[in-house]
Amino acid sequence: MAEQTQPAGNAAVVDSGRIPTVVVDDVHVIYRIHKGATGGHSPVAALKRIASRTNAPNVREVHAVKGVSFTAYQGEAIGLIGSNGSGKSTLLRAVAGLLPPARGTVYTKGQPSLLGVNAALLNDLSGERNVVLGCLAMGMQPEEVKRLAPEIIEFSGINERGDFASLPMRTYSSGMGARLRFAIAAAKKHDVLLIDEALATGDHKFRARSEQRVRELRASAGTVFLVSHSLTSIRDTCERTIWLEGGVLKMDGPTAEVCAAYESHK
Ligand SMILES: Nc1ncnc2c1ncn2[C@@H]1O[C@H](COP(=O)(O)OP(=O)(O)OP(=O)(O)O)[C@@H](O)[C@H]1O
Repeated sequence: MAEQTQPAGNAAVVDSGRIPTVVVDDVHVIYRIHKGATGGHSPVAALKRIASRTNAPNVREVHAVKGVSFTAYQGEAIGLIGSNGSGKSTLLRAVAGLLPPARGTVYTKGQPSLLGVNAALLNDLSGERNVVLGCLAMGMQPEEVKRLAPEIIEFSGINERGDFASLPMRTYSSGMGARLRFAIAAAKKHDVLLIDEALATGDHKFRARSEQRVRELRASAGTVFLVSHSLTSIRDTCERTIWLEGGVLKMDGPTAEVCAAYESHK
C-alpha cells in the first residue's frame, strides 16, 4: 500500500481474510475547463475571487466523480459500467494516479498500470520495436523481452494478414493498435491492471484470447479493473461489478446482479 490500508470515512470495510489492493475513499474528481480569455484577469479581480472563494468567470467545473468509495482485493476482476459520461474513465485515471482527487483519497498496492486505447506507442516505429520499447518501459529485462516478443506479436494477432509487425504502427487500423497495446501490457504481471475498453476493439477471436488473459492475470494474484460498454465482456471476465451513474456509485456487487439491475434501468 502506498499509504494506509484502513481508510477513514465511509470506504468499504477491509475484509480481514483478503489482501486489499485498491482503497478508494470518498473520492471526488472535478475537471476545470478554461473557456478562453474573457476578462477578469486583473490582480484586483483575482484577489476578489480568492477572498470570495469564487472561480474565474471563464472557468467551468465538471464534477465527474462524486464521493465514490470501495475496496478492491487481490485476485478480483472488477467491471466498471455506466452510461456515457458517468465517470468510469475518470475514476480509472484517478486510481492510476493520473488525476488528483479534489477530495478523498486513493490508496493502492504498488503502481497501478492503466491500459487504455490511448496508451502511448510510437507511430513511426514498427510494431516489433514498439513491443521492445513497451516491455522495457514496463521494467522488463532485455533477455525477457527477447523471449516474450514473439509471443506478444502472436497474441496481438497483427500478423494474421501479413507481416505487419515489421511495418510502422501508423499503417495499422485502430483495432490492430489497441490489440498490440493490450498484448504488450498483458505480458507483464501487474499488481493492479486497469483496462479501459481495450477488449471491445478486437474481433471475436481476439476477445476470447484477451478475456482468457485477464482471467490468468487475476489468478496470478493481481487485481484487474475493466471499463466496458459490453456487458458480455464484463460477465465473461468479472465476478464483481461497480455501476456508476452521474459520477455516483449506484451499485457494487456480484456481476450478475449489477448487470441485471443496469439492464432493467436502461
Ligand atoms: N478532460 C476532460 N475535461 C473536462 N471534462 C471532462 C474531461 N474528461 C471527461 N470529462 C467529463 O467528465 C464526465 C465523465 O467523463 P468520463 O469520460 O469519465 O465518463 P465515461 O463514463 O468514461 O464515459 P464513456 O462511457 O462515454 O467513455 C463527463 O461529463 C465528461 O464530459
